[in-house]
Amino acid sequence: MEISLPSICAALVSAGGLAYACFYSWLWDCHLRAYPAYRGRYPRLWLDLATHILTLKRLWGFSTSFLRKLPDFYIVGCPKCGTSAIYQYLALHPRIVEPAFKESRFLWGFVGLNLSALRYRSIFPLWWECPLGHLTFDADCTVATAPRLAAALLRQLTPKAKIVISHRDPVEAAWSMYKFRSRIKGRFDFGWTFDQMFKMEMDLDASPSWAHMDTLAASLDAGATSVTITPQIGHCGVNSTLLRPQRIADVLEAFESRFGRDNVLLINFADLAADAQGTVRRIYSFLDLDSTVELPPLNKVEPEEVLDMAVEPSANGNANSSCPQDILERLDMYYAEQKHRFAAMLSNR
Ligand SMILES: Nc1ncnc2c1ncn2[C@@H]1O[C@H](COP(=O)(O)OS(=O)(=O)O)[C@@H](OP(=O)(O)O)[C@H]1O
Repeated sequence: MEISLPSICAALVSAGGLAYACFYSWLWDCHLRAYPAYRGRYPRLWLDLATHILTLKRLWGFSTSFLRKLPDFYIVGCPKCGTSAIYQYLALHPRIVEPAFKESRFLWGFVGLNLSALRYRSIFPLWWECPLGHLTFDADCTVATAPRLAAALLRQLTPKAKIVISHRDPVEAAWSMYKFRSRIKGRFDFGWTFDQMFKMEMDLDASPSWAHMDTLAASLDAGATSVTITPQIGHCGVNSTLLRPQRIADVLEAFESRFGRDNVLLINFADLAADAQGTVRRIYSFLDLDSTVELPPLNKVEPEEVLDMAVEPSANGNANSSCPQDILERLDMYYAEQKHRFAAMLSNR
């Protein structure tokens, strides 16, 4: 066969196309492992331009991973405690460089089941985009679902990192999560009742994956530099966002014990709501950044604005409805021990 310029170009284009197709299949398979309910549901995803843009962004991140930074700090929770707002407000600082996505979902296998530093880097800025004196971060509050595994992994990857935890009454936050999750368009649990969601999480609670996560946390604490998770862990993690991530005492304990009390900042959601500017400046100071930078008015930020998802305002009753008494009592019971322990931890701080 004659080797000519056009045949070399054709071979390169075919090889590139094949590599892209393999990466595309692998990447979306990673997501589907955590959300098996979606498998086969969108057969025409190939025709969606936004999906290809996202895939190319991920591919670029992967191929340049070795040139990227790991986070300097993390917002590890709790969901529904203003984490999207904190993410946006912090990114206003000239010395903070935001990551490619608000929530990496790294812990749940969205960048593959092998949780190694090189894979994690793919989401963060290139070193020249985040030079010395600048900070980058991950704001994946879903990690609060498995705080011991998350804290052990993040400490292994970035032992000097700082941790920001926003908290709110867990009952209020869980009800907020229910209203949000049941209104996300295209989600398998769209329109579900609270009972349906509560039951699914109770069933997931019985999974042996939680004990497996603790084993992985122990191996990271003992010095492992990377661990392999199972698809079941990803499935448990991303689908248990109603109840588990509001176990605030567990979250605080897991991170404080591994990063040290001085490296963990607790933000009360009520303070954020009352004085967003003051709260953000407090976080800047905690991160050793200039806290006097000029800031625009800090308005409320809804998660759908940051997470690029569509919610149905009227699905499942009014989005602003208050929690019915029977659900309130169930949630109160579920969180009683956590609330008690957290109050004791706060009084010792
Ligand atoms: N500045 C300010 N002041 C007061 N409240 C605010 C602010 N910014 C965001 N929010 C409220 O935070 C709730 C969403 O929290 P998260 O962004 O953590 O949600 S998510 O976990 O990322 O889905 C959500 O509240 P609820 O809808 O009551 O749950 C947002 O309205």
